[in-house]
Amino acid sequence: MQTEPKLNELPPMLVSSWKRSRKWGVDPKRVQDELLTDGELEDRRERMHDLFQACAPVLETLYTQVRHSAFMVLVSDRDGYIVAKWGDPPFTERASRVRLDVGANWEERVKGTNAIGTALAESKPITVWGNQHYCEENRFLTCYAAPLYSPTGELLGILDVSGDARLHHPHTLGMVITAAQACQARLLLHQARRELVLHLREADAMMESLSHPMIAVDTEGLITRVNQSAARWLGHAMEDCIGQPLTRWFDPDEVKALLTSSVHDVSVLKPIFTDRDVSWVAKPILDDRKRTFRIHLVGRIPVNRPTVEQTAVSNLVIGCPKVREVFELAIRIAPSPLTLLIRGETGTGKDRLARAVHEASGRKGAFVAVNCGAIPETLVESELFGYEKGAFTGARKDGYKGKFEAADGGTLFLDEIGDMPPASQVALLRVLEEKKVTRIGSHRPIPVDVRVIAATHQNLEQAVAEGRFRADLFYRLREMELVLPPLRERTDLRLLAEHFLEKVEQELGRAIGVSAEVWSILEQHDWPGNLRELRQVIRQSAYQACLIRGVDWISPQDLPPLKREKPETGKTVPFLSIDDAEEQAIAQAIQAARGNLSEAARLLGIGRTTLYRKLRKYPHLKPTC
Ligand SMILES: Nc1ncnc2c1ncn2[C@@H]1O[C@H](COP(=O)(O)OP(=O)(O)OP(=O)(O)O)[C@@H](O)[C@H]1O
Repeated sequence: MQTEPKLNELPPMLVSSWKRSRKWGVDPKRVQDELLTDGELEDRRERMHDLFQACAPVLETLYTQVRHSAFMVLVSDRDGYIVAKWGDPPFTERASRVRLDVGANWEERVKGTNAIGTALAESKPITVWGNQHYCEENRFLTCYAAPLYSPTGELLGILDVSGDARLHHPHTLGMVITAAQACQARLLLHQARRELVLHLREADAMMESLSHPMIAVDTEGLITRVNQSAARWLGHAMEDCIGQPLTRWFDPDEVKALLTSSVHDVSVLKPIFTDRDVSWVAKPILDDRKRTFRIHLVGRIPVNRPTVEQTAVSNLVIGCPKVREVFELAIRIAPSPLTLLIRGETGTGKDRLARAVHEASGRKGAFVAVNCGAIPETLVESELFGYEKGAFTGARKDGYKGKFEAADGGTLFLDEIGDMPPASQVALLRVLEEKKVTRIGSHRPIPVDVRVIAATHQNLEQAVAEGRFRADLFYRLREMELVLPPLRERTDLRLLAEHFLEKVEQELGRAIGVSAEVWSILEQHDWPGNLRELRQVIRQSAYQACLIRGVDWISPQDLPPLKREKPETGKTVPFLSIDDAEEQAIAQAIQAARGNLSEAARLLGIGRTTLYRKLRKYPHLKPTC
């Protein structure tokens, strides 16, 4: 045991400390230790979690320098409680006997002069060696301590190296001070990183709160971030958009010019297809050396934007790879003069695809759509080719310019081509071959430059085999064939449903949620009416939830009865032929709509013309008026 030093032999900082220890009434011969319970220790450690996380490498390095020696590394909190230690027996065992261990308090008021307590009291680095310790039992120690500060200068605790007094070396304090400074630097880095993450989260939240679509790209033109609205516009899930080249959606020449430009100004980018109505404004984001490091694109939706139905290809959801392939092919061949045949079940988007092709074709003339199934057989030719005045009884006085002439320089979309009467098929083939129309009642052929796109949901090969459709016309129309998959085969049902929901939200002026149960019901349904049926179901449910139940959340009870569920496997379902089921559904809809066929078609989720066509199969269902 070392003898007590005379006060005038101590360094001045320790003189003050000894005086304070006396004032505290610390008994140098019998220490009254203050120990934490396990729970309290855990709480105090938790409060210093950031420090341990950020400074672990520094503390480990410090420990490797004293490993297997009669020294140990300790960290106390700012109240003097030791919360962590790194050391090896037998020295740690000896240290434990004087409570130089986790959970013990080493403030001066408990332990008298000691490195941890005095460094805390003075807020300065300090060495306390041998008999400089106030309490006798601690005089076998030599301790070097330095305060640990946060990046903003707040005292967090003490870093201490303690060892056997016989191995004292004055340079050890320098090592501890350096380690404490390294800890502060690492804390600064840690905090900056965390702030960056929070900043990014905040930026994400801000991007999300924008109703405008927003895309960020790097200097290679690859997408780095999108918000939900942009993901919908791009037709992919958000995570699938990341890393995609911008040139998939925007004019490659314009994108290249944007990326290579040294003028850091805003510019406007043109999308290749989809929503031409949204103008995309690109703004470079510069780094501290004024070089472009990101480009932000914001889609501006005009205030007086026409509705979805009015614009040609606005707001298409193309999140399914199969559908995207079809659209990509369609856009590639759009400028060619090839005649297209679009096939797909009713409501799969054939009309929308035809309009997209027209938009991308660069043809200056109009897009004219004709539903061949909706025109009475006797009027098909006059509708398509026009007639001269007085050509037949009931004809208009001034004659009539047919759809071919109306589409001159543009595109003629012949929907439901399978319903075209055989006589008209011959006339159509002639016009396609000769590129001239002759109005009924005239002998003067008029040259027309029309791109024809035909569409059908029918099996035309079978119609050809049965003699209902001319083989030569079939092949003439099918110079290029595009097949749209039915909704049940699409992988973007959810995106489509959200898209339709957004439209209803705009109508109702409120945000509407959808329960997980509803999503699973929608995903299970077979969707015979395809996109049109899905849109109808979403609309009806949203109105039911908001206006009838007064809630902003669609639950299963808001769903209208769905027409045909996928049968559960293993269960027997009562057998009903498809025709019987169709007939039954039409009869029910007409009854529910009290004979109003437009309303009945709406209930069925099919177009009015599709209903008229189906009624030809079931003439007894036609309402009499
Ligand atoms: N990709 C899409 N994204 C969003 N809505 C779509 C998409 N494709 C189609 N729709 C919508 O689905 C509905 C049906 O589409 P469309 O009329 O083009 O189908 P169709 O196959 O031509 O139908 P029909 O066979 O009855 O003539 C329309 O309301 C259309 O706006």
